[in-house]
Amino acid sequence: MTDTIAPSQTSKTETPSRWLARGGDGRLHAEDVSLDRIAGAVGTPFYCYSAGALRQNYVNLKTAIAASNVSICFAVKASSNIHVLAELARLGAGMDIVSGGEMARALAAGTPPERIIFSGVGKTRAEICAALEAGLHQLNVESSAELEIVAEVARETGIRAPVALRVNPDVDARTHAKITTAKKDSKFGIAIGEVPAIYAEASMRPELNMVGLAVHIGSQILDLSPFRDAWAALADLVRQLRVAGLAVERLDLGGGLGIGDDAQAGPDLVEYASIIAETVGDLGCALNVEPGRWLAGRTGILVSEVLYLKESAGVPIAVIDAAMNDLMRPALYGAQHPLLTVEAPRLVESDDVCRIVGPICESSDDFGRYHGLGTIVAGDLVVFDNAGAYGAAMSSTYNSRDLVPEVLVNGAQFRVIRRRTNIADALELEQAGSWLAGENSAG
Ligand SMILES: Cc1ncc(COP(=O)(O)O)c(C=O)c1O
Ligand SMILES: N[C@@H](CCCC[NH3+])C(=O)O
Repeated sequence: MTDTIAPSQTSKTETPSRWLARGGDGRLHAEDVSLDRIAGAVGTPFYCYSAGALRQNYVNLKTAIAASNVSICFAVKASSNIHVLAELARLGAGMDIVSGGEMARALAAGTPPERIIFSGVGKTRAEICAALEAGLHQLNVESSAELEIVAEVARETGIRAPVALRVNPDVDARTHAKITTAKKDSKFGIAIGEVPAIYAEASMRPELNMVGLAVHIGSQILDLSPFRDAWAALADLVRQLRVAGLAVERLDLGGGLGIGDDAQAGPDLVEYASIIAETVGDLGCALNVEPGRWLAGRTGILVSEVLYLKESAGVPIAVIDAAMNDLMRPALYGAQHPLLTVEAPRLVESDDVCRIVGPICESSDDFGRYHGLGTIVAGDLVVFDNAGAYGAAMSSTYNSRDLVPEVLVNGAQFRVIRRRTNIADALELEQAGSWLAGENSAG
């Protein structure tokens, strides 16, 4: 069963409705819950997500691409909490997974296996076996070597494997180099010129059910023209395979749709939908996309408390209690997330600037320089916006720090969907092993 929500009347340059707003007291609220209330309940730092905004995004995207009958598989890597996944699964979303762990999460969230696609360049034999036994919709295979293992596992288990080949179309997604995935030298996919021979050979094998092709060119894509290039190349490939008498029933168009913020417009969903229709809409294939960031990014924030104020080379610095282990994107990609104060900004000066840094012993534990924050004092709460994708999902316990709580807000209620870990949990895990002999010298 799926829930029903009407698409929102937002502009065609789509961004989620702002669920983060100031209440009558001037302080920030998430939907109808004050962030002070959540901070009081779970402590800082914490991630906070809006269930309403997530659901609305799903419906808006689904509606925008309805004409080409495109199904949506959420990229679990972007935000893998099972309660977040369950919100989407209830609306009818499928899931795009890249590990056995993500498969467990998608299934635990109630996603039917026939709506789950297994992507990823390095699936293990055990993961392939588990995917076939669970009856997943499709495995996106990225090399001839992987195809051999899929065929072997399919023979061993007696389960015919539904396979799409991930194509590398040699298209520059014009995004950050570290999240570009379809240039010629990328580790992902099979070079487009090699696909026809591999697809033809695989189609002869009874243990493989060759269902189609997949492509994913990168992430945080705002200029949509690389999608057109990649999908047009995919469409040419479909026609070529069909001329050779091969069946191509499904096309997985990948994720990658970027998000804007107040400073930068988000992508135009109408244009996105029309590129799909123009490039692959008339092939008669079942189509799906795999968005992660677009669905979840603007539906989450990271809230942190200012611990100390100091100064370095004349620039004020606020040391906060969140760090690069909680939100890796600034350290990893130089990303800067918009920052808000929970308190309405006090005494904003035209030249005010403040560096925001975390407590970790790395110079890269630095969230960047911010202007216009106004006077900040120790004890203030600050909010990193657009942290709903690749935030908590990429966090670690570096410096033996806790994994921070995740909280889901729904209207006037909130729910803790992951508790804070603590050092006792970590110590328990580390005490599990005993010494084993290093040689096979038993007897
Ligand atoms: C195969 C695949 N699909 C989907 C995604 C989701 O990407 P995004 O969050 O940019 O939509 C990724 C990550 O880039 C991916 O590797
Ligand atoms: N982790 C990246 C996106 C990579 C997407 C995974 N293929 C980010 O935070 O922007």
